[in-house]
Amino acid sequence: MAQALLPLKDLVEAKSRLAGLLRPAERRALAQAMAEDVLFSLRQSDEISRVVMVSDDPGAEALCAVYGAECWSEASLGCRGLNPVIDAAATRMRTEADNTLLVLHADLPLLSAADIDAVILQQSQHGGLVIGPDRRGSGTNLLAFSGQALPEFRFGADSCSRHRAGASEAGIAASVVHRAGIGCDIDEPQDLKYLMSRMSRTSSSHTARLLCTTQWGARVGIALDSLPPAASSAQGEKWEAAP
Ligand SMILES: Nc1nc2c(ncn2[C@@H]2O[C@H](COP(=O)(O)OP(=O)(O)OP(=O)(O)O)[C@@H](O)[C@H]2O)c(=O)[nH]1
Ligand SMILES: O=C(O)[C@H](O)COP(=O)(O)O
Repeated sequence: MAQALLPLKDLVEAKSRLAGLLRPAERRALAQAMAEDVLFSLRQSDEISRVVMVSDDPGAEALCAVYGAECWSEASLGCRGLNPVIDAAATRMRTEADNTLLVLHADLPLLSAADIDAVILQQSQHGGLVIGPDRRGSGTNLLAFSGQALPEFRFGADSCSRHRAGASEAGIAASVVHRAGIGCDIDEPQDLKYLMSRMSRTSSSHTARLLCTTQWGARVGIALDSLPPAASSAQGEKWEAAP
C-alpha cells in the first residue's frame, strides 16, 4: 500500500499562466475540477491507503472531506513554497509508515487509478525514485519513492532532469514512467487545447463536464481553435495510453 501527497496552491492564485485565456473565476473552477479528478482517481486506486493534501485554500478541507483525504495547512508545516512544503509533509508522512510515497500534482485531469497503480508497482518492484515527467519531458508531474529514501525535491523549471540528477547524486536509482494520464498537466493554453482534443465528451470527470458540457467550455474551445494545433507529446508514440 502507498500514501499520496498532493500539494494544492490557493485556487485564487492557481493557473496564472492561463490568465490570457480565462478569467480568475474560470481558472479557479478549472483548477478545482482537476483537483477533484485527481482526488477521485486516488480514491479509486486499491493501492492507496492514505491521501494528504497540503493547501491553504479555504475550500481545501471541504474538498478533502468529500474524497476521504487529510488536509494539512502550509502553516501547520511551518514553511512556504512548493519544495519546502512537500519536503516537510513527506518527512512527516514517512514517520507514520515505511511504504511507497507518491507526490503528485493536482492538475492532471487524465490521471486514472491504473496510472497510479502502475507507478506504485514499478516503485515497489524496482525501488528507487520513479519520475513521471510532463508530456514535454521537462517538468515532473509525479514522483514515487520509498518512505525510507526521500529524494531532494526539485520541482520547478527542468525538474525532470534535476530530479534525475538529484537521485544520482544521492546514490538512488531513478526510473522514468511514461503514461498519458501522468504526462498531461495543464499550465498553458496549448495544454488545454491538447486536453480538449483528447478528452472524451462522454467522460463523467469533473474536468470533462466543465469543458465539454457547458457553454463556457464551448467558448474556451472556440478561443483555443485560433491556436496552432496542439503538439503531441515529446514521447510521441511511446506514451502508454491510459485505459
Ligand atoms: N501547497 C502548495 N501547492 C503548490 C504551490 N505551488 C504549486 N502548488 C501545486 O503544485 C502543483 C503544480 O503547480 P504549478 O503548475 O506549478 O502551479 P499552478 O498554480 O497550478 O499554475 P501556475 O500559476 O500557472 O504556475 C499544483 O498541484 C499546484 O496546486 C505552493 O506554493 N503550495
Ligand atoms: O517541476 C515541475 O514541473 C513544476 O513544479 C511544475 O511545473 P509546471 O507546472 O510548469 O509543469
